[in-house]
Parts: sequence; structure tokens; C-alpha cells
Amino acid sequence: MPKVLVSDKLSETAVQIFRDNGVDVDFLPDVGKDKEKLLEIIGQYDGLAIRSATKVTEKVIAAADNLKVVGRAGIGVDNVDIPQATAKGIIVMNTPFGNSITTAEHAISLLLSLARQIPAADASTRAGKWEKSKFMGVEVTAKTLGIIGCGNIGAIVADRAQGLKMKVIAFDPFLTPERALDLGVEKVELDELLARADFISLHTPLTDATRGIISAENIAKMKTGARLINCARGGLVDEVALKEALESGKLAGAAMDVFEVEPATDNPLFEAPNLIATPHLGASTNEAQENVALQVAEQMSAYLMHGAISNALNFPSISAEEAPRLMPFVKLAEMLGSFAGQLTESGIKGVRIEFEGHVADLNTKPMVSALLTGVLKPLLGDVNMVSAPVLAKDRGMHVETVNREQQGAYENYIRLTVITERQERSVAGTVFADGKPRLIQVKGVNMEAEITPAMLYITNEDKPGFIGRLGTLLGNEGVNIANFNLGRVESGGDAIALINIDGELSDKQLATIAALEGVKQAKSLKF
Ligand SMILES: NC(=O)C1=CN([C@@H]2O[C@H](COP(=O)(O)OP(=O)(O)OC[C@H]3O[C@@H](n4cnc5c(N)ncnc54)[C@H](O)[C@@H]3O)[C@@H](O)[C@H]2O)C=CC1
Ligand SMILES: O=C(O)C(=O)COP(=O)(O)O
Repeated sequence: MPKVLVSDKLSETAVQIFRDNGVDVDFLPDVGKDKEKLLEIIGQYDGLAIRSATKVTEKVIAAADNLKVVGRAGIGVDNVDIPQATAKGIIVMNTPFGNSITTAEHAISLLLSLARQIPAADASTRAGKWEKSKFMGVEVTAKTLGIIGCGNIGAIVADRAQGLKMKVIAFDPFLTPERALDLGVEKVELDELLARADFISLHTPLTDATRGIISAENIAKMKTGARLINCARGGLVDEVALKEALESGKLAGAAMDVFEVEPATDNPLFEAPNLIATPHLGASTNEAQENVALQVAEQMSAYLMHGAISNALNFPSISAEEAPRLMPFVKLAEMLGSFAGQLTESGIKGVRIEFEGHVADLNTKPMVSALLTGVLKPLLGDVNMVSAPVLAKDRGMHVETVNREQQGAYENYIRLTVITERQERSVAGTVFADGKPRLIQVKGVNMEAEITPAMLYITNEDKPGFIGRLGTLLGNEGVNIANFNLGRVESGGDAIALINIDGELSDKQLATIAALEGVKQAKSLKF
């Protein structure tokens, strides 16, 4: 039974869902904050369910010997080392919508709190000061709200702000003009947004492009008296520059839900005037926490129990319905890749993958990943379905796919052509009704060979007596033949023998076979 660790404060709904799905679960919501303890126990688990407190670092991943999936009950995954997870074949998934309304509502709450200085007025009133004139506010009606990052949360903030009769402008390089029109927001460049907005709200992920987007330089471009809201990620704002801007009065206020270092217990901003701070509360409502806990537990269970993948950041989706239909072809694809990878001796420039028949109708992305895994494994060793596409890209390998729905002699087949500096070589296979993959063509030679753990691949001159000599030699070497598959392009030309054998060949046995008269190439293949 797969076992999951919940290492952050998720709703206990998650625990019930894991159990209902047949997944064993340890609910240890404080372990995420205890780095040593996490390192000590992570090796036991197949899944790790987290929020933002658990840092899934390179070290954690290195210690996670059984880990197959990290599930983020929320949106931001900047606390997960995704390249390391990918290299280790660990799926990283999140719940991209479960807390977006809640977070947008928090941004709007902070916007209104800034406009009317609610937290400071509250503290002053309760201190018995009754400072009515000190807390003069501003109306938000007809003011301009600049949204940086107009994705799921930014779009909800835009909608709510329009309800408050604000004019909304947005900077987001990926926002299409159609979507902007739909949302009723004006799409602008960053400099224009900074210059025009009375309130600026941040809703981008933390990436290399967005880190420090609210820099001293960009603060200088803002309107004097503008107000800033950050419910996205701390790293988006230069906190020292913001403190100076609040102290100088350049900015009239800032509301921060997120900080560069969290938990933020001692932050330079805390001494700044007109600052509202909340402890990363954006997603903290009962509704959002139920949503994300339920969703992450369902998604992780579906993967661990059935191989279904949704909302993964490092792998294409596979639905629970398609997983059983897909798996035999994924297996076939990996075997074809492995077959070609083991036979290829020079650098691979690219691969062409043709899907023909019903298989072309299926979700072919996981098959491509599996095929690349097979191709790259003999060359690189440590490759998996999650890392293979990234490794292929890093190596400059061109991957072309062709889908043809019409059927030929076979109901379905996948053909892989490996393109090297010297040549193009192809291998094709199919899955029969028994669910077993078969090779149906090697280098243009038709055959029908089962793929078994140990195989011997021979190219030879098609001359009388060869098969007898090979059979005798294998017998003398104590190699048991499970199946013998033969094919040739034309009589007297080159022929291919694919032999399923019991047990592996030693190097010495292989050398003896390679030396047999008529053998052009002999390779021991393992699957
Ligand atoms: N405070 C909290 O508790 C919470 C914070 N968040 C944060 O909010 C962020 C936004 O979440 P969603 O809206 O769901 O993400 P999303 O992916 O739907 O939207 C992000 C938007 O940012 C845009 N973007 C990317 N790079 C950009 C750049 N260089 N300049 C401008 N825009 C850029 C994207 O095109 C996208 O439209 C998350 O990444 C997460 O860090 C999310 C939930 C709760
Ligand atoms: O979903 C996100 O990106 C959040 O930042 C929410 O964080 P949390 O789950 O409250 O630690």
C-alpha cells in the first residue's frame, strides 16, 4: 500500500480521502518545519503532501528514495526544487484553482484596509486615543488599480475591483488582448502601469523574470502616494527599497501578506510606517483549505493507485479513464526507445515518432516521454519518464511526432526513427489484444517478435546454412533459445535475427557469436 506523509497543516479531510482511496497516511503537520526530522523520515514515503512551510530542497529529494509524487495543496511551488524532482522522476502537482478566490479576497481586503488604515485605526481606538482626524482615508471608487500578473487570482481581483468601481489596468506579457477585453481590463506595459496606478497588486509567480520586480527603480516610477499590495510572493519586492519608500512618503502604504524570508518574525519592513502585515494568510479560509486538501489528496491517490496524472508541473496529464488504455502503449513506446537506444552507437540528432491507427487518437505525450526514456537510458543511465523530455531538449535532440489516424495492416502501431549523424534507422511495434507489445518492423524488415528481458540481435548475410550454424553455436554455449524471429529485405541481402533467450549473454559468449561466419553485427539487448 503506498504511503503518504502530510508534512504541513492541511485540512484533515485529506487524511480521510487518502485512506478511502487505499493510501496509507501519516499526518505530521509540524514535520515540514523540522528540516532534520523531514530528512530522517522522508525515505519511507511514496507521496509528500505540503503547503508552503515544507521546503522540498535538493537535500530532501536526495533522501527521498521512494518518493513518487509531491502534492502542493495550493498554488505556488517555489518551495519545491522542481528540476531535482524531475531528474529523480518525482511528479510535482498543485491545485491551481482551489484557493484563488480566497486569495483574491485577501488582496481586496488589504486594498480596502490600506485605503482606510483599518489596522492602525483599530489599534489606536482600542488604546483609547480616538484619533478621528489622523485616519483620513481615500476612496477607491474611480481610482486605478494596476494588476501585475493577470492570471487566475489577478483576474478575480480585477473582477472584484470593478465591483468597487475601480478602473483596472494590467501588466502581464501572457495576457491576450481577447482575454483582457473579456475581463474588462486595459492591458498596459509595466512602466505605464507603474506611472498610472493608485493601487498596485502583485499576482505573478516568483520566477527569474519576476524576482525583485518591485525594485527601487520601479518604485521611483510609481505615482507619489500610491499603495502596494503583495499577496503573491515575498521575493517580488525589494523589501529595503519598499521600507525607504514608505519612510520617505513616496508610497502612502503597503500591505504585505508574503515576505522574502518566511516565517517573517523579524523583517526590516516591520518598522516602516503605513505598513499592514499578515502572516501569509492569502489562502487561509475554511473553504479554500477544504478545497485544496480534498483536491490534492484525490490527485495524489489517483496517481499512486492508478497512474492518473493531473495538474502536474513536470508531466503531461493522464486521466484515470485513459490510464489503463494508455499503459500498454507507454510500455511499447519505452521498449521501442530502448531497442533503438541500445542499437545506436553514434550521437542522436533527433527522433521521429509516428503514431498510426487508434493510438494516434490517444494522449500520446506520455508515450513520447516513455520512448525518450528508452532511447536515452542506454546513453545516460539515470533517466525516467519525467526527466527524459528535459534531458532530450538539453542535448539539443529534435523530437518530431506524426499522428495518422488511418489504419494499415495493423490496427495500431508506433514507429520510431532515430536520426544520427550517419543514418536514419527505424523500428516499429504494436500492442495486440493480449496487451503485449510486439516488434513488427526493424530497419524496414518485417517480423513479429515478442520483447522479452534478454534478446540477441544479429544482422547477417542471408546465406544457406547460417541459421543452423548459429543454432549449434548457441547450443554449444549453453544459451537456451525461447524464440527465434527472422526477417530479410530480399533474398540474399541482409537479414536480421532477433532471438529471445533465457538468461543474459556474457561478453565472451557475445564475442564468440560476433565472430561466427556471416555475422555482421551482434548485440545483446536487455529490457
Ligand atoms: N498569499 C497566498 O497565500 C497565496 C499566494 N499565491 C501566489 O499567487 C501567485 C499567482 O497565482 P495564480 O493567479 O493562481 O497564478 P497564475 O499562473 O494563474 O497567474 C500568474 C500570472 O502571472 C503572469 N506572469 C508570469 N510572468 C510574468 C511577468 N514576468 N510579468 C507579469 N506577469 C507575469 C502569468 O502570465 C499569469 O497570467 C502564485 O504564483 C502564488 O505565488 C497563490 C495562492 C495563495
Ligand atoms: O497556494 C499558494 O501559493 C500559497 O501561497 C498558499 O500558501 P499556504 O498553503 O497558505 O502555505
